[in-house]
Amino acid sequence: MKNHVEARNVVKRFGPTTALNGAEIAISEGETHALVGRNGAGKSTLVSILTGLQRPDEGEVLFSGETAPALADRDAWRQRVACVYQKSTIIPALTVAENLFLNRQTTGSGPINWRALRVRAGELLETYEVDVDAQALAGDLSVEQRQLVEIARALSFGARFIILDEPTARLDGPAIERLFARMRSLREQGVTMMYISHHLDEVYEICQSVTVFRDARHIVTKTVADLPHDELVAAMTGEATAAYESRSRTPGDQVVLSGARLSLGDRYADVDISVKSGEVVGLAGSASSGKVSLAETLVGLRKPDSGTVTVNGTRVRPGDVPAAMRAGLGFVPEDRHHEGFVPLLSVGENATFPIARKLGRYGVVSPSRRRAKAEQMIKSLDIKTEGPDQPVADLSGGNAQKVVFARALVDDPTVLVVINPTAGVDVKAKQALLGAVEDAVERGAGAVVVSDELADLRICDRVLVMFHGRVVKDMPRGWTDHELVAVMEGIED
Ligand SMILES: Nc1ncnc2c1ncn2[C@@H]1O[C@H](COP(=O)(O)OP(=O)(O)OP(=O)(O)O)[C@@H](O)[C@H]1O
Repeated sequence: MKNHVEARNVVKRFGPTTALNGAEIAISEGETHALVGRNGAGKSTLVSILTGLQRPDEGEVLFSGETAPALADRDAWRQRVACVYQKSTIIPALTVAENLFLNRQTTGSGPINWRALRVRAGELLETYEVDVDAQALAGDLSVEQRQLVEIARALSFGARFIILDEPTARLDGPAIERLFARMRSLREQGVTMMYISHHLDEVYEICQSVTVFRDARHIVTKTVADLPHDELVAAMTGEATAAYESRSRTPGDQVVLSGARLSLGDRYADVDISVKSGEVVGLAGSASSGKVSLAETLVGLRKPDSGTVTVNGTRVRPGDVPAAMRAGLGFVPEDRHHEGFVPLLSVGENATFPIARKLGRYGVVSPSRRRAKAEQMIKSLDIKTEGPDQPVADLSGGNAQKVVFARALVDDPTVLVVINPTAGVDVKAKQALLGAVEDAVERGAGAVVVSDELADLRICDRVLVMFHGRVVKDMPRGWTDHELVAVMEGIED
């Protein structure tokens, strides 16, 4: 079969880091091709080169055997390739129609005809079977709807090659199934796709071939049928990796976190939750279950309409994150780009932020002590960085997530609340992060793990399942995937 897309011998350096070192990929026409690798392996860098956002230092990119357009010729690139990123490129303050026709509102010169634009947008959404109102504000769309708008926009430029960069990271189970159905139908229409994911089961479900990158290099390309799971993981990590075994423990008696009669709008109602020292409590449920809003209330990111939150014996003012942190809370938010880190600050500054108060006298942090603590976190969480002084903005997605994790753990919290803690994190790093939660709990902390990943919930002593804003079941260890999913989807109570 003909190659639709090819990258040959690509080298890309960022200062002292070589992100791609003679890397290559060849994607056949009409296939869905997975690109996998550990955090920092060079996947996103390849995406930026395949979409014409960055120029390789060496090597070349070909589309259907022809040399890629000049970097400045954006239209030519848009006709060849589009990428649906984890982080949206849609502008929230504009309508869907405006987003679809951004920079191409009119065919000639002259004023924009808004009515015509709406009609064209409506037609385009209909053509690609996207059930979204063209006049809706893009900021009001769900992650799923936003991705569909981005795919429709890409196809409307004539692109027959779409890159999906961790598209399922913020979708729940049913939304993932709908995305896969859409991908299958695109494939039937001859669209070629490159699929990046840390969920290896998805690779087997939706892709025909897979390429593995490790340490900036191409390691192997095979059909998925010829590369069993163990061998795939070994190609990614360079070694055989055993599955994570969660540890057993006996929780203490002391309650370290409690929420009583919490209610918030239409998100959740009348929820009680209590976590003991030495205990991990899971929160599971679909996207509309209210689990994330509840966790955000526990850490102070949201203010409930009623109810109380107590952290480590202190009743915390609702909606006050610093107060919760002072009481002994560490947390990993859902959206690391908004609440997780300050991109322009260094790895060290971000990771040690909660202890700024403790490290130095009179509020002044001694740089050497901060550095030592940061280096310790970099080592224990295996963060791939040049060092504590590198800005977090330069890190790969998964490594930035580890910095957020470091911040949550650095002050030995009594209570740890983590929301989708392993999002975007590679198969081996996931184990390190789950291990870090279990370590903290063994030191006496209590933890809440909110996750769409059943593997994350396996470390929990019990899982509270939420459905439409209420806790419907408290499941002790020992559940099967099938049992948990049935309760999450409201099929069984
Ligand atoms: N703008 C930049 N400045 C400095 N270093 C960078 C920059 N962009 C990427 N890097 C470095 O290049 C390497 C490859 O990063 P890349 O984002 O391509 O990894 P990835 O495979 O996409 O990882 P992840 O799975 O975590 O998303 C990393 O070490 C990263 O820190």
